[in-house]
Order: sequence, then structure tokens, then C-alpha cells
Amino acid sequence: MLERNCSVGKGRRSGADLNEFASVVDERVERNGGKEPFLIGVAGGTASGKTTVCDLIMHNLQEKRVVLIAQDSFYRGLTQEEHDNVSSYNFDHPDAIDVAALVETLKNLALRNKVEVPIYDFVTHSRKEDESVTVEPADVIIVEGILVLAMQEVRELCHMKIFVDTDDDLRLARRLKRDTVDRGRSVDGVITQYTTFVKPMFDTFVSPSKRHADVIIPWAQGENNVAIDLIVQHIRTKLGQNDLRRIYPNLIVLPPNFQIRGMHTIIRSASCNRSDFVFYSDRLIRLVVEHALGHLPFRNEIVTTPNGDRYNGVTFSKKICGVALIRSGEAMENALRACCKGIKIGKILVARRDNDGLPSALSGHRLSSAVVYEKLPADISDRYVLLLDPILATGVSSMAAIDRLIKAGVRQDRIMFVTIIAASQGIHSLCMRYPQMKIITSEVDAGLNDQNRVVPGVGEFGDRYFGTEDMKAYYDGDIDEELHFE
Ligand SMILES: O=P(O)(O)OC[C@H]1O[C@H](OP(=O)(O)OP(=O)(O)O)[C@H](O)[C@@H]1O
Ligand SMILES: O=c1cc[nH]c(=O)[nH]1
Repeated sequence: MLERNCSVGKGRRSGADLNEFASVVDERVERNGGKEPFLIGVAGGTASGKTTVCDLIMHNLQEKRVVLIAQDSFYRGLTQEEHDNVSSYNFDHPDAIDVAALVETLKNLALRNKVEVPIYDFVTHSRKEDESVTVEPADVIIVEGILVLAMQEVRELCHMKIFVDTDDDLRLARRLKRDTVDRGRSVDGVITQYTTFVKPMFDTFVSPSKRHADVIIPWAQGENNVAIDLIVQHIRTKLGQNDLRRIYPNLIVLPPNFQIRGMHTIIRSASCNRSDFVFYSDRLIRLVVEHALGHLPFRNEIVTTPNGDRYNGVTFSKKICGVALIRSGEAMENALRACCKGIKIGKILVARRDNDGLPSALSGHRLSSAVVYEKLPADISDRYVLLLDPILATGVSSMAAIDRLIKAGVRQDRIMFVTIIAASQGIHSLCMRYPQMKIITSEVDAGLNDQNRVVPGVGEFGDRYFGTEDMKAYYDGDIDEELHFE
């Protein structure tokens, strides 16, 4: 199977080949254990600090989409009789939970399906009839509740099981405060419920479930940051098994954070206006360009500060140039000029078409490409080259450009392909064909649709950035029938 993969990488590929190839590699990755979302169960007694632990895990995993599912959302609605005798109803027993619905929800999220989570009304002790909360698929799913590790079906779904272990006195004190201050309950009422149900159920179900935990977090007044760091690190490692960077060391993805995701959220939205699209694309472009520059070779250099102290620094290579892939790549030129004073910037224009002769934007899978125009610095073969193109989709355009750079004498290991969104198919193609060339991107996208657009992608970058609307009209004209398409 792998030998077949390798041969796909050698020659020119069509979009269909690429899709097939990508799915074969993805299968391999999946077998390595990464594709499924990572499911964490967080249990512990009442008021043990489960919510704080979940919040901290979510906060620390900024780069991932994390969703939280509360066991409490899955309380069964009470029958009329139970409702009439609610003071003797045991909300701390596993039978109070609709385990089947909770399990089905988690299984669906594990399949990356969108789910509807019920809303439980704690006043009427029933599920809201026509309301639910839509939860979108995520990389990490946290399910939290006192009985999460006590319910075998739920426990078995979890990749990591955490028990938050807090002293009983402390928990009772917290619960007393919470229920009297926040929920307007009487002290007597809280203590009666605690001694009648909460404590016996804790002793019978919750505390024994601790033995199923992979991690037991001692949780007192402060936060146990060491435990949270270890947990977050473990999740990252597990999710990273699905990372293309494990297959291709030449793929460099910017360290993610909420700023980067926030900017992507803006530009990816179909309702983003042009000025925001340009502004936030420019910010992302600046980040990837700066990051790429950080991968240039350097020499050590010591300077003396105004205080007369020595600073052990570096000096970086000045033999660089940019090459913009016309036209979207030109949107990246300003950022490069802003970082590298007086930098030379060459241009390459690539035309793509499919087997039926249609320009690629209007066609299906099978693409070929030809360089239509180029103007490169005369001494490019002595330089490191930042090849600029904001979107890597099939890789067909960039391959034509990279081949041309190599033909012009640029060493493959001196080319950095700089982009803000790279689809996995394009990454597979470029990384296999140019294993020494670096790809620097701010995000990796899942794949391509049958129009070879990136999914989820950003639509047509060039049209959105430069404000051109209906490119179909442009393509209806005659396009360079004389070109030799390989
Ligand atoms: O990896 P690929 O499948 O080749 O697709 C990526 C290319 O598509 C976009 O250009 P487009 O052809 O839309 O032209 P534009 O730059 O004028 O918008 C983008 O800027 C890349 O050059
Ligand atoms: O999705 C895509 C694919 C190629 N080029 C773009 O601008 N967007």
C-alpha cells in the first residue's frame, strides 16, 4: 500500500489521483490513532472543581476546538409521581441519567457529527420540549459529571479518564456556599440533601469510580497547574499523531493561538466584507512571512549594548528574494517588503486547465499547468526564495512555479513555499515531490471539493482580496490556446 503511495508522488498527478492518494495517507494516519476526536471524561464529587479543571483544559488547548458536554444535561425528565415527591428523588443515582442518550451523543461527536444536546430545566425537573443546544464536531470532547466514570458505557468511550479529588469537608463547604448564595436554598435543606443523597451516592458510586481514572488530580484551594499541563501535553501528543508534520518534517505550521484562529474565522466567513478580508488576510500573511524568515540560516553575532554589555545574537542571511505567484501571491508582497528592506521580488504566472481544455476554476479534477510569464532576479540561483501564494489547493500551480525555480538554478532546500491555508492534498503533493523544500502555513485544511476548492477554505482568495467578482466572465474569453500544457 505504501509503495503505491510513493509512486503516486513521483509524477504529475490529477486532482482525482491526489484525492485518492490523500485518502490512502489519511487511512494510514487514522490507523495511527489520530483522526478520532479525543474524548475526556472528568468525574469527581459534587463541588470538587470539575468545572475549573475543564475550563483550564479548554483554555490551554487554544489551538483545538474543544466542546464540553455536561452529564447534567442528560437528566431524565421526572414522572408526575417523582415530581410530586421531588424532595425524595435521588438525583445523584446513575438511574437519574438518560445514559443511552448521553452515549449516543458522545458516539455521534466521536464520528464528527453535529449533535443536539437537551436542555434540562432544574426548576421544572424536565427537559425543555422544543429546545436543545447544537454542538458542532470538535477535536476534543470533554464530558463532565459526578457519575461519568461510574457509567461503564460512557467510561469505555473515553480516551482519558480524570478524577478530581477534593477533600470532603472542602466540597461540602463549597456546596453549602454555592447552594445558599447562588441558588437561594436554606442551610438545613442543603445539609439534608447532602446527608440523604449526595454523600451516600458519592460513597457508593462516585468515589469507587476513582479506580477507573487514568489521572487523579488532587485539587485543593489553588489550581493544580502541573496536572493540567501534563494532561494538555498528553492530549496534544495524541492529537498530533494525526498531524501531517509527523509524515513530512518539511511542513511547518504556525504555532496556533486564538488570534490566528480568530483571524481565520473572519476571513473564512462568507459574510466577511472586503476591507476586513484584506485587513485580516494581511495580518495572517505578515505572520507567515515573519515565521518563514525565522527559518533562514543565521550566523552567531555578538554586539555591544549602549550599557557596554555584550549581547549574544545572530545575523541572518541577506541573500533572499521573494517570488509571487500571480495574482494572489502579489497580496503577500507588501508583508515581505515590510520585513526585508529593498528585497527583490520576482513573478511567475501559471495557467491551469483540465483535460477538457476548460480553465481549472470551471472544471473538475484533472488539472495540468503551464508557466505563462516569469520575471525572476538574475542572481536567483544564489538566493533563498520565499515563494508566495496564499492558498495551496491541489499544488498544481505551485509545482509549475517550483519546477521553474529549480530550472533557474535555485536549490530545492533554499525554497520556502509561504501560504496561509494549505489543503492536505497540496501538502502531500509538494512534500512528496520536493522533500527538501519547506512549506510554511498558518493552517492546514481538510481537503478539496470536486471543484478543487479548499474545504473549508476561504473561497476564491484572489477575487475576495482584489475585489473582482465574477471570474466566469473572464474565463469565457479566449485563453491562450497557443500555450503548451504538459
Ligand atoms: O494549488 P492549486 O490547485 O494550484 O490552487 C492554488 C492556486 O489557486 C489560486 O489562484 P487562482 O488560480 O484562483 O488565481 P488568482 O490568484 O488570480 O486568484 C491560488 O492563489 C493559487 O495560486
Ligand atoms: O479554494 C481555493 C482553491 C484555489 N484557490 C483559491 O483561491 N481558493
